[in-house]
Amino acid sequence: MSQLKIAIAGASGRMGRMLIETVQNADDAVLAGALDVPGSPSIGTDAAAFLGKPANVAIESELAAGLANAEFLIDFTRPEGTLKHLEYCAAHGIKVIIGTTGFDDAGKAAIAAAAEKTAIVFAPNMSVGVNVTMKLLQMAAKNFSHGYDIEIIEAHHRHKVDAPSGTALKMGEVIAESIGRDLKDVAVYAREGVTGERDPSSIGFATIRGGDIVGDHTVLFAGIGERIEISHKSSSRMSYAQGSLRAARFLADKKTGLYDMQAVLGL
Ligand SMILES: NC(=O)C1=CN([C@@H]2O[C@H](COP(=O)(O)OP(=O)(O)OC[C@H]3O[C@@H](n4cnc5c(N)ncnc54)[C@H](OP(=O)(O)O)[C@@H]3O)[C@@H](O)[C@H]2O)C=CC1
Ligand SMILES: O=C(O)C1=N[C@H](C(=O)O)C[C@H](O)C1
Repeated sequence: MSQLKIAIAGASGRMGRMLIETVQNADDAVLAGALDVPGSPSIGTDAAAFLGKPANVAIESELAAGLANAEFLIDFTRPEGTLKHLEYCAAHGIKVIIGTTGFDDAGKAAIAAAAEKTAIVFAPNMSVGVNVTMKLLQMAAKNFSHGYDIEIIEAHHRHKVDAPSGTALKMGEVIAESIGRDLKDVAVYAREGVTGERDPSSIGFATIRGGDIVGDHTVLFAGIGERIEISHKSSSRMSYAQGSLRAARFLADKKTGLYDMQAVLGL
């Protein structure tokens, strides 16, 4: 069996380390490279040193060195980093799994353009649970489109830099699309002071940041006399890493194209 040669960007980050551990434990994958930002104290150290079992792969800051042996790059970094990595990967036929969140419209357009040159999975949440929850939300939203106020509440650890989470935004898009609204027109991201009554067509977002919360998402459909909540709670980053590995397996026979986790999971 040939092994998937996978490089990891953001190798010393929370997700980077979880991904390295997951690749190291997989029978069908091998760690083929590791990247981090120039100046990071991790540069030059073994990518799996934190596991107590070296991988004989040094963390590099130069893309040519970090990606020399890779067929796939799994990237959970920051939008500016991902876009730089993606340009290199598209030029060198390296397939990319993008978990980074917080892209603006121009960033998303750059990802779509790169998918004409290489194969990409791009999803704000790689877990099976969240992606199945998206399906539940589609069904619920169709039935609660009138008479129920829709609010999305998310909670994450104190280090998260973007808000609302990519997953919350995706949930908003999925819900809006399934009831014929455009999230850009109906999203309410903050409320303060005298806001007036709630617009019934709006989709509200609330963000909580604190401690070590891995990632919680709840969609509330609030009606008169009843309310329905659909929640997903992550207690470990393992599910994101396992999903990313499934995404790499899915891309193995693809040359180009932009895919999401619904496609990977066949949902
Ligand atoms: N799709 C999904 O399933 C999930 C997505 N995420 C997303 O993944 C991203 C990373 O999350 P997390 O691991 O918690 O974050 P961390 O901050 O722990 O890790 C980010 C890593 O990327 C590096 N980095 C920062 N800026 C750049 C850059 N410009 N170029 C290259 N590398 C850079 C950091 O280096 P340094 O520390 O030296 O700055 C660090 O190694 C976030 O966008 C998050 O929302 C997270 C979990 C699941
Ligand atoms: O930053 C995180 O931690 C997470 N980010 C993703 C997001 O923004 O949706 C996915 C998950 O919720 C964890």
